[in-house]
Parts: sequence; C-alpha cells; structure tokens
Amino acid sequence: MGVGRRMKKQGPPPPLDESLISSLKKRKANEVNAEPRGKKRRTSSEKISVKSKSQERDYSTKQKPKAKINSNTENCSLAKYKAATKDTIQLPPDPFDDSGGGNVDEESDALGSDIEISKDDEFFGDSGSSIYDSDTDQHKAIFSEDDASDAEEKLTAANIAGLSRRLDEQLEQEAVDAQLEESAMQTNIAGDRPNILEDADKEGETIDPRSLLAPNLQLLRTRITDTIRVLDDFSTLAEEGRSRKEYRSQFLKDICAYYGYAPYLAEKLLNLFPPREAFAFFEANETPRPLVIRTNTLRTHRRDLAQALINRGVTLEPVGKWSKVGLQVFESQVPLGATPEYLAGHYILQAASSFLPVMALAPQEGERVLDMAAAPGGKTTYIAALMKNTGCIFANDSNKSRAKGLIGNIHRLGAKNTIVCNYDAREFPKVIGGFDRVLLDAPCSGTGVISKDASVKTNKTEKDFMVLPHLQKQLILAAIDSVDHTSKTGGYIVYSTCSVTIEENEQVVQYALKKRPNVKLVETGLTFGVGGFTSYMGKNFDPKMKVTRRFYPHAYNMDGFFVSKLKKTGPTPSAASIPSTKDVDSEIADFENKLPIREMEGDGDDDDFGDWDEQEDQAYMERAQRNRMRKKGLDPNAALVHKLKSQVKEVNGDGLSDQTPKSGIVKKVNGKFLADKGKAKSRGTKIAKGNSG
Ligand SMILES: C[S@@+](CC[C@H](N)C(=O)[O-])C[C@H]1O[C@@H](n2cnc3c(N)ncnc32)[C@H](O)[C@@H]1O
Repeated sequence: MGVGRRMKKQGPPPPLDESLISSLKKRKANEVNAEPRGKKRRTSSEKISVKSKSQERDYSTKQKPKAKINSNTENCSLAKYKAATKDTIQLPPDPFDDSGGGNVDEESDALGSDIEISKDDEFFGDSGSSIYDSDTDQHKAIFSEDDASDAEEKLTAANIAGLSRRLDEQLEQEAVDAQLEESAMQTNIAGDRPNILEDADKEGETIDPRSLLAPNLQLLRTRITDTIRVLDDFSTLAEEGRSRKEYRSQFLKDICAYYGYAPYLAEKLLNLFPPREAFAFFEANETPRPLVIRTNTLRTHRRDLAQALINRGVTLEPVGKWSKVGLQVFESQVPLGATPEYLAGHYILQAASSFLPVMALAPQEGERVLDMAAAPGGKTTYIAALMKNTGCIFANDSNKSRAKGLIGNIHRLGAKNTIVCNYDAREFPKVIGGFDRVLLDAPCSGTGVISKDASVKTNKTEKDFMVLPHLQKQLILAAIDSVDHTSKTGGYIVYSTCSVTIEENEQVVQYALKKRPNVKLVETGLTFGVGGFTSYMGKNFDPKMKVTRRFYPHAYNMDGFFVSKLKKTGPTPSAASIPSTKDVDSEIADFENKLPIREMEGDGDDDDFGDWDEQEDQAYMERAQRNRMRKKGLDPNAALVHKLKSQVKEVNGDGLSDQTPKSGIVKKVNGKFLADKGKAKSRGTKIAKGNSG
C-alpha cells in the first residue's frame, strides 16, 4: 500500500495494431521525405546529452529493484531511463512523440467509426500531423532538437529534473516493494502447505468476536497471499478435507477485515476476478490514481499549456499515446486549481478514464449532441472542444446545484455551443429529440472510484444495486429514444459508468438491447480496456457485449470505468415505453418484503414524535403493517393488492370513499389516506404530530 501509483505512468497503451494506423504512417513518411537536408529530426533511438549540471544524475549507481517489473512499467519511461549511462541522460523521446500511437482518430477511421481528435492537440512537435507542422514556427517543440534555444533548454531541464526525481521515487518504491515481496516469499516457500483454515478456526475459538482489538494487518495480509497461492494451486496446497468454497469464504472475510469493505460489496467485487486479480484490484483501490489535466483545445494547444505549466514549476508528461489532450502531473509547486492558465480555462482537472466515453462518442462538428447527465461538465466541455464549438450540445442534469457547477465550467472553458437544462433525463424524449449522438454518463454506485471515495466500501447496500440499475435502465431507454436513427453522421448512444459491477453495466446494456431491438452494439473505437462480460454467473449476455470496454484501476492505473456504444438502426416501436418510477417503487417494496423481519424503530411506547410529514408517516406505517402480517404468517402483498383495489374503487366512485380502509390504521381525510392516530398509537406506531386525522 504505497503511494507509488499516483506517480506511476498512466496507461499502458496497448500493442499497436499496425493495420489500424496505416494512414498515419503514410502521412509521416511523406513528412520525413519533405524535410530539408541538414534539419534531421531526432529519432526515438538517438541519445541526447543534456549539459546542465543540475540534470546530471547517476543512474548507474542506483540499486536495481529486485522486484519483477511488470509489463506496464516496461512501457513507461522508467525502462528507458534505466538504459542511461553515468553522464548521459537518454531522453525518453516516446512520451513526447505522438506519432504512430494508434490514436483513436486513426483507429476509428479503420474501424468505420468516426472519432476525431483535433490535430492541434499534437504534443511537442514530433507528431507528423500536416496541420500541426504548418504551425511549428509559432509553437516550438519543447524537446525538439531543431529548436534548442536557451529558454527551451531551461524548460526542458526543469521538467527533466522533475521527471528524474519522480523516477528516483519510483525506483525507491519498487525497491521497497521488492523487499516486501521477498520477505513474503520467504514465508511462502513453494510447495509449503499453509495452514490457513486450521489456524483461522483456532483464531475464531480463541478471540472473542466482541473484542474491540484491531485486526493484525500483517497476519491478515500473509493469510490473504497464502490463500491466493492455495486457490491458484488447489490440488497441491489445500489442507486435507477442505473445499475451495471454504478458502474463498476465508478470503472474503480477510479482504473485508484488511481493506474495510462491507461483505456484500466485497463479495460482489471478488466475483468479478480470479483471486489473484481481485487482490490486485483491492490493493489498487488503496492508492490514489495519477493526477491528470485535460488541455482545453478551445483555448490552447497541449504543448503551449505544458510549456506554461513547466515554467510554473509543474512536472508533467503526456498521459499516454492514446490521448492527445491529457497531461499527467507528477509534481507541482503551484495549486493547479488556481493558476492563471486554469482560471483562463486552458485546462480542466479530469481523470484520464473520463476522457474515454467522449472519445467513444466521437462527436462531429456541426452535430446536435445530448449529454444527459452532464454535471459538473468535464465531458460536456470535452465534447464542445472536439466539435470546435460548432453544432449544438444540450447539457442536462437533474440536480440543480450540480448544474450550477456545470455552467461555471462551460463558461470558464469557453464552450459556446452549449445549452444547459435541468430535467430528469428520463423525461428527455418528451422534451426534445432528434439528436445525432447522446452521451449517458449515468449516475452509479462508484465502485470504480473507491480510491477517491472510500465510503463506497461500506455505504452501498443491496438496495442501491436494485435502485441504481433500475434508474440506469430507464435512462438508457430515454437516451436511445432521444437519438435520430436517420442521422447522416451519427445515430450513436454511449452509455458509461464509473462502476465495475455487472448490474450497472452489462445488465443495463442487455436490458436496452432487449427493450429496443432498434439498437445494436458497436465498437467503441477505444484501443485498450478489457472486453465486457458475455456471461456471468449463469446469465448469458449478447455475444457482442465483448465490444464494450471495462477499465480497471489495477490494470491501467485509471479509475474503474465501463464504456459501451450503441448504434440506433431504426425508429423506436410506437408501443415501446419507458417503465415508470412507480415500477421502481414496487420493486423496492418487493425488495423490502424479502428483508429479514426486524423490530421497527418506533415500536414501543415512544411518545417523542419528530416532525413527520404525512407521506413519510404512511410509508412507515405500511411497512410496520407488512412486517406484522409476515410475523403472523400472512402474505402482505395480498393485503396490498386488496388495499389498492379498494383505492381504485374509491377513485372510480365506487361508494367506498367514506370508509376507513381495512388496515384500520389509516383513514381518509380530504381525499387522502392518513394515519388514524388513536389506532396507530395504541399499536405503538409513530404517527405525525398534529395530524388532523
Ligand atoms: C456520473 S455523474 C455525471 C458526470 C458528468 N458526466 C461529467 O463528466 O462531469 C452523474 C450525474 O447524473 C445526474 N443525475 C442523476 N439522476 C439523473 C436523472 N434522472 N436525470 C438527469 N441527471 C441525473 C447527477 O446529478 C450527476 O451529476
């Protein structure tokens, strides 16, 4: 659990598929040929000696970390720095060379999609974009050999010094990790059969479960790694007579105790991965993700922004080849939320993962785009930038106070093609339709961003995983119904969440495919990420679900995210509707009926009534009534149906309007059923103070 991950490179970019970037290569080749003699560009294999004393760092004396460096690390500049000799720093040209990086633009062309990244976004000049090159005189490349002015050397030096420091820290962290791993290995000698369950049983007998002693974290961690070893090689390492299930259940208990998760959520997350990967996921949730800023190309170019921030003492690097606008910040001497560049809207602090849904949406200039759940506007403003302030964006959010933040960001970043609205997005098809593209970055449980909000570990309940997916299902249907299937340029819907659970992702998309046969899943155009689940715990999803993308913190050092893209192929059938919120209520009531019977808070002679409103009171009493009925072995749903029937009769004027409903604890006043204070109180149930009933 170190701090290392924030400093680690974000990524990794996937291996390049050459076929997808052929057009880029062609363009580069032309440019190289067109270059005047004697003005040779630096190639990625060339070394550059940096003369400044302050930059001379002796990497040869660094103790090499013993830990195996994973493939992620090999992609980052650390591996390249390691090759540096005593007096020479080998500049890492790759991070600043956007060429051939399989950017989404090029890839999507090949995929028949239409993602476009502004050519102005090219970083530090080596990119090979013709538009970019026409610009080089005004925007000199920071690390370009061609333009080694004194000022630039200073900038380069400052950034390199910062990056070197960052690498030192990373090396130190890895050395510590290696030592920890080595000591763990000494206790985990291969072939040694650990007594996990036997020891845990003994521990359970000796420790009073009510004791307030803190768990022994070292012991727990060792047991977790031992259990993973056993589950990896069960036939050799399992204790005799013990089942896999027993080990899994011990693993779950230990994960909950070690990382502080509620068992319900921990199990849900554990089920997504093999044990070893699950451990990596939980571990990654303990460390912050890298700090990333997105260049606002409506106001500046990435290299200009980088230059300005380096001048202010910020150490940064392009976020990865997959993005032309992201900068990963390693160190800063100034608050990044208060620099003149920030205030002038040159950048926005935005997690790298949240670039992805917009890249998948690939908005085109001149289109009409709906961002259904837009606040605080990180994605809306990115959409505006990709559309170069043309066309029209409707940025909607149902939360008024969050919508204010959205307006602030839209102004600061200079988005001029955006209309902000404040509807419940489920109503949107009735408000306005005919959009070329819709982004639904849905409200979710946030299981992908636990490193930012650890309260998710304990505050998400079974009910959340019923209510949220239901809302998400309603929203995705509304998103589909808002799109114009005849759009010449689009007809796309992107559904994304910052959650990793199946209920909020694949199941929602599957529901949309079932309810709206006029949509189909298409490639997101994103070059990395794990494919979505096509089956899970006996449930099969559409085989094309694999084209959706999952992003995990342990795999890419990004927040957990899910991105899917749908194409609308025909009109929504006229009979199709969006399930109403009443259905959600009945689903929740049904859910509550299944909960174990427990004493109601208000049962007893408690006269200390709070300020209740009539509705609250009614719901409270109905729940008490249902509990009582179940205790008596009666079916509360049957009584509910009976009650609803009598209400319907009453609404229809069937002569019951003056009668008190059969439940006996509510009665009708001014056309509403209210608590009958006398009866309810005699049963020990809380009712509203001053209730006229
Ligand atoms: C994940 S956040 C959106 C983040 C935003 N897309 C961004 O990138 O800045 C989800 C948003 O959905 C909004 N929301 C929740 N329920 C909604 C509904 N029924 N209709 C519209 N917006 C809703 C919340 O207020 C919240 O701002």
